[in-house]
Amino acid sequence: MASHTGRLTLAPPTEGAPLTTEAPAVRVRGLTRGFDGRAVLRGVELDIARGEFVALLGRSGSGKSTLLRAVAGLDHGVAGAGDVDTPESVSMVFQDSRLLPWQRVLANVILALPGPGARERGRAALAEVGLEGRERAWPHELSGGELQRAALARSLVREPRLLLADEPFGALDALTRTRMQALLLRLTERHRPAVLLVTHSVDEAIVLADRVVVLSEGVVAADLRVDLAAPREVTDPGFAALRARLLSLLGVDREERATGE
Ligand SMILES: Nc1ncnc2c1ncn2[C@@H]1O[C@H](COP(=O)(O)OP(=O)(O)OP(=O)(O)O)[C@@H](O)[C@H]1O
Repeated sequence: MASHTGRLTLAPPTEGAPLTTEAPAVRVRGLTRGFDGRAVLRGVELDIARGEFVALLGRSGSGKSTLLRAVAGLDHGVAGAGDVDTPESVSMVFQDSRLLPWQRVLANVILALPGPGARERGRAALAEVGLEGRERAWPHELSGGELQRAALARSLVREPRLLLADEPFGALDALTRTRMQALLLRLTERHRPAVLLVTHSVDEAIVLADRVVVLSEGVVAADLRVDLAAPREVTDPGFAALRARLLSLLGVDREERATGE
């Protein structure tokens, strides 16, 4: 495990913690972060088991990206304390693909994959995300959905133990987003990384995650296991009940729901 701020002793399981005695892939303890003297995270506690998919919800500005960056170890210089343990191999995907515009798609996918066999693995990863035949395309020749497919291929080609995703489908149209969710589900079921996905969409969280964590007032305010059979349908009464509970935890009232906020 990589430890950003020191080793930890095993703590007793917290509510909603993974149902396993195996050491978790991610362990966050007492995490605080703040900007300009204002606390954003005030003692976040979070475990993610190996291969577990956790979605992170919270109102805008609640600190979801701040938490994700802290888990990624990408927040040097930000004031705070606490302990974060993660696996050594971590990949991250963002709302934009972050492909290098001057490299072809295949070269982008294998950028962080040195050694013999990289091109073959890159080709296989592109085929897995449905981009067979687009290896020599330039990023500007791909659609928004295709760019995110390439970003997923690039993040999974290294077989990371942890995938961090910050609103990866936030800029896509509804139909493309639904298809990308199905793709992400297939990919994570096959490769089994632990996943921490930041999303604004309650439905996306319920469709994809094993657990949904709600961040509020700088702490984990709720940690709910999603016990719904696959494929998860929005028409399922269990789905609707969980959605209502999460919306209420997020403080979204009936009027806002009616207007689609
Ligand atoms: N680099 C920074 N400098 C100053 N303030 C910051 C910085 N990064 C984040 N913040 C502040 O910290 C708070 C949490 O931001 P963060 O981006 O983590 O929230 P979020 O839950 O991801 O929001 P959103 O859902 O709108 O993306 C916000 O008030 C934001 O303005």
